[in-house]
Amino acid sequence: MRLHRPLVIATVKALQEIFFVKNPRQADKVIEQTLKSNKQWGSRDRAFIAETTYEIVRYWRLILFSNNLYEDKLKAPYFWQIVGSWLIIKKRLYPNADNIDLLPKWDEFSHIQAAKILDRFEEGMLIRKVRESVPDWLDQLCVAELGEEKWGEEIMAMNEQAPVVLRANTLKTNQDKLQDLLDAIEIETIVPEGLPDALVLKQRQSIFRTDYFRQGFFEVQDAGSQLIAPFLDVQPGMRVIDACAGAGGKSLHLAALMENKGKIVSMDIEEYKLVELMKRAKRNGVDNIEVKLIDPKVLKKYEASADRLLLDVPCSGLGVIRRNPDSKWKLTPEFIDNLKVTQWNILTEYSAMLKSGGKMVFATCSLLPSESENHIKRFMAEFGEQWEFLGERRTSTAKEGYDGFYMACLQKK
Ligand SMILES: C[S@@+](CC[C@H](N)C(=O)[O-])C[C@H]1O[C@@H](n2cnc3c(N)ncnc32)[C@H](O)[C@@H]1O
Repeated sequence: MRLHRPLVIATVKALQEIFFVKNPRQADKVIEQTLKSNKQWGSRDRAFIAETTYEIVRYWRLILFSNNLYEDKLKAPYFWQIVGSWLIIKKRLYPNADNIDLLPKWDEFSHIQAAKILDRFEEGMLIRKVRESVPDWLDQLCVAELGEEKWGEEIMAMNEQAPVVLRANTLKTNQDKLQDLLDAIEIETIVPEGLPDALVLKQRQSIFRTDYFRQGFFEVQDAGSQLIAPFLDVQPGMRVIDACAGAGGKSLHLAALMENKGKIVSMDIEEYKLVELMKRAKRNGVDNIEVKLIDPKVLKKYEASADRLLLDVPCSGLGVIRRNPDSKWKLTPEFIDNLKVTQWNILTEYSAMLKSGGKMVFATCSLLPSESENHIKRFMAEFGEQWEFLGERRTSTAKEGYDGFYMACLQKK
């Protein structure tokens, strides 16, 4: 593969916006904006920029270590060295990838000494937190909660690129039919085991521009995430509350499982997410969703009203760092501690919206028991007289290839 200068310039700029500017931005937002403002690039060029930027975010610590660079001493021109050295390291780390043949002799790459970088890289590969590129505090926290072995396996798996998984919208099509429709437009997919609506893309490609996406035949949703709505055991005609609905990934799945019958009240504290949810509902042909911005009055109004309640609570996202690798660098221990308080408050306060006999699912996309299992154990210890614990499930990136989700189902007596 040959390296094209405009693509490296765009990658350097994107990385500076993620790591270097005064108000750094999220990697996915930066990449989206970079690609949007350069519509002339073809699909290979776009893939190069997106993949290279994500890879560097993913292996940030390993790359800095290999270059003897320190985050607090970075200067803007070093980002060229970072990109160039990554392309050298990548050849060692992923020899079968479509790698560059040789770094071009550009001035900006003139400080790069490949042999030195690779020696230091080999040293870094012996230290987990450098090899897997995680900050010290996060490595310590995850070892303390999961143990060395489990954490080592999960973080290694989460440094691989995530597959693109679709969920067939059963209000408009099904897994088999969608596979045939996509096949006919040269989008090849695989049917994963045990997921009745999921299809996995064989090759990464843009699917948002297809007519099938525009017509709501599918949504993009990780396989682990597709297990959560069925865990709530909904039936057509029920009254369901999705209390942390966001832009509605799980509300839409619930609506499909309920065959568009009954009522789903999708709540959140962020109005713009609910606006996006309604747009997606329209595309999906869903008309049993109503959105509600949360305030104390809403909680009172819906007290003891729901047959089913989904609490897909805000969390660290440590189970989905494969998709959002920059959260490794943006999360802080204080932020996670605050989230745990919010999660506990949501669990204890919002559960009042469930009817007696109703079922509730508490879900996170975190690997940490302190954001997941421990809340449920504490909840059952404090309120167990009014609740029955029906079961829980955890998905593993290392073992199943799914994102790391946790879900527990409880029934109100
Ligand atoms: C994990 S995300 C939800 C993802 C969504 N269910 C989906 O499937 O696309 C958690 C959501 O909780 C919302 N949130 C944060 N604090 C909240 C609170 N106190 N009450 C309700 N929702 C809250 C966030 O705005 C965010 O949209």
